[in-house]
Amino acid sequence: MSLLFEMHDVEKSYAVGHGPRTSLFGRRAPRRLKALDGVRLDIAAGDSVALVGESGSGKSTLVRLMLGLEPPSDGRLRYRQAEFGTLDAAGRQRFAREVAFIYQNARGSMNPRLRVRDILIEPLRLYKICPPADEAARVAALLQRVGLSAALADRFPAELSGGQVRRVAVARALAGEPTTLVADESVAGLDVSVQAQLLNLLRDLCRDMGLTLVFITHDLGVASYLCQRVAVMYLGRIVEEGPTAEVMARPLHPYTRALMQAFPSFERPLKASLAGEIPSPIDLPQGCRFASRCPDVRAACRLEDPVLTRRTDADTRTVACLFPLND
Ligand SMILES: Nc1ncnc2c1ncn2[C@@H]1O[C@H](COP(=O)(O)OP(=O)(O)OP(=O)(O)O)[C@@H](O)[C@H]1O
Repeated sequence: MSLLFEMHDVEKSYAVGHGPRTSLFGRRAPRRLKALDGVRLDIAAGDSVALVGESGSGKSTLVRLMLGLEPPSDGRLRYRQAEFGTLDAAGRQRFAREVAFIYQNARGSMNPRLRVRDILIEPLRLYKICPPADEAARVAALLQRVGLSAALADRFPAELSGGQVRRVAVARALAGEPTTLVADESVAGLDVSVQAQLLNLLRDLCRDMGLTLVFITHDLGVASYLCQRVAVMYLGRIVEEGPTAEVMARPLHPYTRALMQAFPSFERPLKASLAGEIPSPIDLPQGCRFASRCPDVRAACRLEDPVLTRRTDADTRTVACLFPLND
């Protein structure tokens, strides 16, 4: 099994102003927000992994780090066994070609003055995919690949429906012949039947082309439809990770169970079902960060910070809980 991404104890913190003065002339200590704190995740070629968690849990930050858009503050983040920081210009270009990102706001990510043809030709030229004489045929093939007619090549983004513009975004991502797609809820905000068609498309593409997929979602239904594995995030950390079907059938972490109870989409129901405050990422508590909301909390949970571990070597799942469920 060849590992594409290896993340070990990855941290990302941001400076967010200063704390109070400790004395009349004392300096105010800088305050830092921990967006990611000890993230561990390996992604192998051909994996499909859903990142799920409430708003603010760190999903987008993790993806920005995985795409090399920001460096981690600490920890190890490798792509094909190389640290990002050590990639030379050629290595970075190879990475940018191999790992394609599909923006959540597909329309906003396109130059409104370019026709679809030119939007697709850009990556073909950037990555020298084909000679200029073959570009028109490539554009037609890409449009066909995502279920659009070649005639759409003449249109501007504003002349496309929401579903069509998402398909063009997928075609643009495929133009550089990537091995990995990273997508941020690329179906949110569409009507249900268009959503279903786009999910089918992504699933078929990944299966037929052997692509690796990393998909951010708030919707466990989408996660289970699209991804074989799921990583559940809470306050900057992965608290449970494993095969989606197993995690959903038998959650080990009380937070995953709460997500399951709020199934399929948990953002609002979760706030109602989990009592207790979410700690501030600027001032994380001692012990387990879920303790303040956990229905099964015990005294030890407020003292010891559980790390993400595999309970036996044969286990397909990891969990960060001192007292996992179903044990
Ligand atoms: N540039 C930044 N400066 C300061 N804080 C940041 C920055 N980027 C993210 N954060 C903070 O980091 C935490 C994680 O944010 P992130 O956007 O990664 O969460 P998310 O799970 O993707 O949320 P959503 O589902 O709403 O997109 C949040 O508390 C957020 O406010």
